[in-house]
Amino acid sequence: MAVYSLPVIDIGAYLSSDSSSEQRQTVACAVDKACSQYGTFYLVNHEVPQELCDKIRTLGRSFFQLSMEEKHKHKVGSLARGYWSSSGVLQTDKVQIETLSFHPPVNCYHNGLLPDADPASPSARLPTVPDALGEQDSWPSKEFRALTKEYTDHILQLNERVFDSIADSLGLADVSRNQLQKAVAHIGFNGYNALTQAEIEQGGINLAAHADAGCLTFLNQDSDSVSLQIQDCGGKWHDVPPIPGAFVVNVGTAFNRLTAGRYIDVQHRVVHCSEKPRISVATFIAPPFDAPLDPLPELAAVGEDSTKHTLALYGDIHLEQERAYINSKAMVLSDPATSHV
Ligand SMILES: O=C(O)CCC(=O)C(=O)O
Ligand SMILES: [Fe+2]
Repeated sequence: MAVYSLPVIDIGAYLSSDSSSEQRQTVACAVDKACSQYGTFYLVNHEVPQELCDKIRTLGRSFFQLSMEEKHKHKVGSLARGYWSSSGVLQTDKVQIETLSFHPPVNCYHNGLLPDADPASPSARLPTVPDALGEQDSWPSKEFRALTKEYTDHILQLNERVFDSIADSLGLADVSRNQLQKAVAHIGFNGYNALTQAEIEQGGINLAAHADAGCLTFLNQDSDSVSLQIQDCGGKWHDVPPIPGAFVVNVGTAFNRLTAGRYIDVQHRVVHCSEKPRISVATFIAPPFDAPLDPLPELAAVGEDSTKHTLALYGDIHLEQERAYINSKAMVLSDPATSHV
């Protein structure tokens, strides 16, 4: 079977002020090619301190090691933030995935609610801080919050440069560049308990197949198990083995729409079969909730027909994907993890 090797992009030359324009252009082309051919790539030499990347996973690990009672104190009514856990399709209480998510104060729709939504429905709540129904991020401690902010600030800075490189390679005008750079970050800590082979054969999966909603996701994963999988254009699943120190960067649906289909919003999932639990920290870079997702004018003429999409604003897509994620049992059954190559 052919080895599926994802691009490994060294962004060092793009970040350094000593590089020539040819060196920067080489990086920019590599990013554009990876987003349009795979929808995912490894990013190395990114200048986010390794110690911080390790510490943020340790922080997540220590939270998930708390008692259920303690963790449940951070449950929030909103779909999009707080603590959440799922035992999927298995007929046991074993938690397959648990997440703790935080959102920035994004000014989104008027009064923080989806237009025309029933305000009593949790899915109507958008992650403003606090939103119209008074939901706030629930931080485990001041230290947790401070470290998360330090880490997210680094990722935002790095993302700005990745977006610059994409704008260079796509030849974007200033208006489009500025539109892209208005993106905001939210962060999710994921904890995975290992599944047995028998559980996987029964349809068990830690995180069901999905595409992320935003533009780019920077994924910082434990390096001692091979658990993340991505789907290629032919529908086959492939392992994404961790490269120590590298981020896995995934393209999300907002980028697919903004580039008129040029960038692939990659389907991915997690099947964790190992000795010990796994932690990943995903930083999602996405447009503000009320941003329209019409293709950037530079790509509209050459890309797919955007009128086929019914959801127009980023917030609509975000909430739709959150709902699918929460209801992922159905997706698991229709897409067994045992089919991967
Ligand atoms: O844990 C991983 O490797 C993937 C996490 C993920 O896909 C997500 O949080 O959206
Ligand atoms: Fe994801």
